[in-house]
Amino acid sequence: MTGAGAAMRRVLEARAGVAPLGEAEVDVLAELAERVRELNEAVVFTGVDVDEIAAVRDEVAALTARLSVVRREHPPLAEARIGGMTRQLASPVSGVVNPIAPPVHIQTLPDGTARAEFQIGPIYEGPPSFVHGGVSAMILDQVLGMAASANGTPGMTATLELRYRRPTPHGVPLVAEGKVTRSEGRRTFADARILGPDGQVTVEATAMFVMPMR
Ligand SMILES: CCCCCCCCCCCCCC(=O)SCCNC(=O)CCNC(=O)[C@H](O)C(C)(C)COP(=O)(O)OP(=O)(O)OC[C@H]1O[C@@H](n2cnc3c(N)ncnc32)[C@H](O)[C@@H]1OP(=O)(O)O
Repeated sequence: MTGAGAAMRRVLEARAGVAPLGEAEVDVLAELAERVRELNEAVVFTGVDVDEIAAVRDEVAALTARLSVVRREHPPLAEARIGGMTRQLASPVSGVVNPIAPPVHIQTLPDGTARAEFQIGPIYEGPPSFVHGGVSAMILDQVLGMAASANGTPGMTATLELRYRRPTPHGVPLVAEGKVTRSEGRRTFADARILGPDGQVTVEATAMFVMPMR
């Protein structure tokens, strides 16, 4: 089987000739994604009657058909911002044009820390009133991966270890932050955590990233 490195290189080559989205297109797609996030929550929480649900179902199907008239082969890319890392528009964690992303806006600070201030909606609930543990893991993986990239040593997540110290509440301001601790050859190690509104750590994570060769 071909390794991850070769597979990613093939996709990157195929995308090389594709023009990145302009700012106006990114902005309008991001607004559409935000409306769809609101729709997602409305679907989960709606209390309207069955006939109204069926009518909305048909309208949504018609809107999906309109968007699908022209379909890109790969998720869109944005023009790189000056001084910033390439934005992952379609990331399921931080992608502004991806409606399944919360989204978590992750910034990289001059000292190499990847940091996000964010809020998670109730549709990401696991235990009643708390964030699903897999969602916390997803956010921490992304923060750790961004820290590895900011360090100049990006890679694939090879290991991800989590400690759930206390439940993470949803619907309140949270912080996620991570930083590289060391790098050896193709391997990069990083630590991250999620902090609740009281500043207490709710989840801790340690990861190893490997830059694939094959
Ligand atoms: C890459 C670019 C990414 C850009 C990111 C933008 C930011 C976005 C952030 C996104 C964040 C989300 C990111 C995601 O979602 S990444 C998606 C989730 N992760 C994966 O799918 C990874 C799947 N695994 C692989 O592709 C390969 O196994 C990798 C690439 C990991 C290594 O396969 P490769 O054939 O290339 O390497 P190697 O086998 O020669 O090993 C090399 C060295 O590493 C050591 N080793 C390997 N694995 C393990 C392990 N599990 N525990 C301990 N050690 C391990 C190994 O002993 C050796 O060490 P040494 O003997 O040399 O001392």
